[in-house]
Amino acid sequence: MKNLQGIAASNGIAIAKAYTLEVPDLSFDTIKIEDTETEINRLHDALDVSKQELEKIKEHARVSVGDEHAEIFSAHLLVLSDPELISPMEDKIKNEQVNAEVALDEVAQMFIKMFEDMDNEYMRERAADIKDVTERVMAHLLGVSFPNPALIDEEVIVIAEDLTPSDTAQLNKQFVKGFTTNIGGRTSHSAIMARSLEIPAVVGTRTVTNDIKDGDLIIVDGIEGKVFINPENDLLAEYQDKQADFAKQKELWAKLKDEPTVSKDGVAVELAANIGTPADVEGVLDNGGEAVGLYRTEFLYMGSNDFPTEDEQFNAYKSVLEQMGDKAVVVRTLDIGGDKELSYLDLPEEMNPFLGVRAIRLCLERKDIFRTQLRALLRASTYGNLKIMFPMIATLEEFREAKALLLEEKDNLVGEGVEVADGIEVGIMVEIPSTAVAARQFAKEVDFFSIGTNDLIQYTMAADRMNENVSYLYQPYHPAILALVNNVIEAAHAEGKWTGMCGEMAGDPIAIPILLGLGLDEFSMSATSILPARTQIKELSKEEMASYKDELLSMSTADEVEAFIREKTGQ
Ligand SMILES: C=C(OP(=O)(O)O)C(=O)O
Ligand SMILES: [Mg+2]
Repeated sequence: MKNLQGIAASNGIAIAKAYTLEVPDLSFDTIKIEDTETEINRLHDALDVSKQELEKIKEHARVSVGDEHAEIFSAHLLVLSDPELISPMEDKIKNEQVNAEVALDEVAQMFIKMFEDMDNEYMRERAADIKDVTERVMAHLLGVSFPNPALIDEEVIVIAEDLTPSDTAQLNKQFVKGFTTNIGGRTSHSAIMARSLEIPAVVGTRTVTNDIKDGDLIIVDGIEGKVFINPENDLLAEYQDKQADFAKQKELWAKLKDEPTVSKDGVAVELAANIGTPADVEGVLDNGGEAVGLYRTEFLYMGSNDFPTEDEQFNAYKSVLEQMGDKAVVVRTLDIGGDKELSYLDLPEEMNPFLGVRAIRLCLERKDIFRTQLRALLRASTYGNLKIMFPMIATLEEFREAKALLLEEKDNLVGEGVEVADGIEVGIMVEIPSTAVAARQFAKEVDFFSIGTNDLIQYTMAADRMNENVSYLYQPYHPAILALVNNVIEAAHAEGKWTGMCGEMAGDPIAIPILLGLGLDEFSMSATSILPARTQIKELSKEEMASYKDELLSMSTADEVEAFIREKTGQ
């Protein structure tokens, strides 16, 4: 047995066989072929099996993540049937008497290079499609298995270097019981997706893909961040018990599903959820969410092979608003850049993409993209309780410009006779330290703040949130972070505005008592954290926590803060 320590990314315990998502070794030899007819048939057999697989994957994606995300697989299927690609392969086998692997590789490489060199985003994307499809066909020619996350049909734990949001979206919760990766931290997007799928996960193990092979029996302990490979019977039994305890604990939490969130001394706060897609709303309601505090709309743009149209966006936003009824839905406008890329948007290479043209900076540069989203949001606004939030705001000018565009699009729509809700609140994410410091100036103009601690901590501590080697610096209770959070809450309250928090800190059991004491109004977290948080807040006195405020804010280290909270709350 071997065990690994990683970062606990999504609660719960999973026990199942390993399924590795690594692309296999696809190297091959060049062979002289006498019977070229049979070799061409072999090529066609590999193409056919690949097509059948892709049809199934496409159907699965259509059901689980929607038509627009499934379209990428239609593009892959087109490649597999394209005579301009297949005929030169056949000719090569016939005329040069080479094996199908050589023909596939040489022709594909030629097209990939040709498309990559074109000065056109759409064509460069075709290069990526050909590359993807060629790997699949090559694996079939070589008789090696190719990972198909969407086709998993038995209970497994997925093992990968990292999972992209589109990989994660393909995972079927019924069969994928957990996952573990080499890289990533608690706030990397694979971890965030794992929590919205309610799949236990451990990320940042550094070596899991080397330590585990397909079929090994794995325990993923998403509570403690541990992974056990081929555990002995005693340990297996212990974890089966822990799994059962966790299920019982969940049943207890579920009893609070329809209760308000009120502290022991009778103060109400709002417990909201972070979502990435309309499909996540079901989990929010099942877990007793009182609002959506952060709808990360970029997931609508990722995994699709072109910009979602105004109508596609309208439908997604309307669906979330309708499902939530009169409960608030804070929709964050597009936050692309950093670790979130769009295959169809050609962003210039940057030395520091997290400090580059991301989020609102990109939207103000590409106003066409931004206006489409604003129109879709405004059109959807009459279907529920919409609030709009801009990400990565660093200056008041950015906020003013973004808001002016929103108002302009509102006027345009009204001029076109489209109904738009009145009095939509417009707020900002506070995730850049300068904004947290200057919160007083911002509070005069915005309707609300939502503190994005995932980025706020990364930028304040100068520690990449994706990098497990500096994850020790991800310190939510660091004196600097507590001072910034307090400053934002005080600034908002001084202007009669509310402050939420939608970074992962909002669902952290050590942070919750501190934030309650500092006066945070809304806590937005992964849906699965809501009921444990409600249970905890019911046992806390806000007045008592507020009485510790000065002492907490003057502490020197995060450890000191944590020890103090543990002592006071018995954790
Ligand atoms: C909620 C946040 O945004 P994201 O995690 O999407 O960057 C944050 O930065 O805290
Ligand atoms: Mg952020």
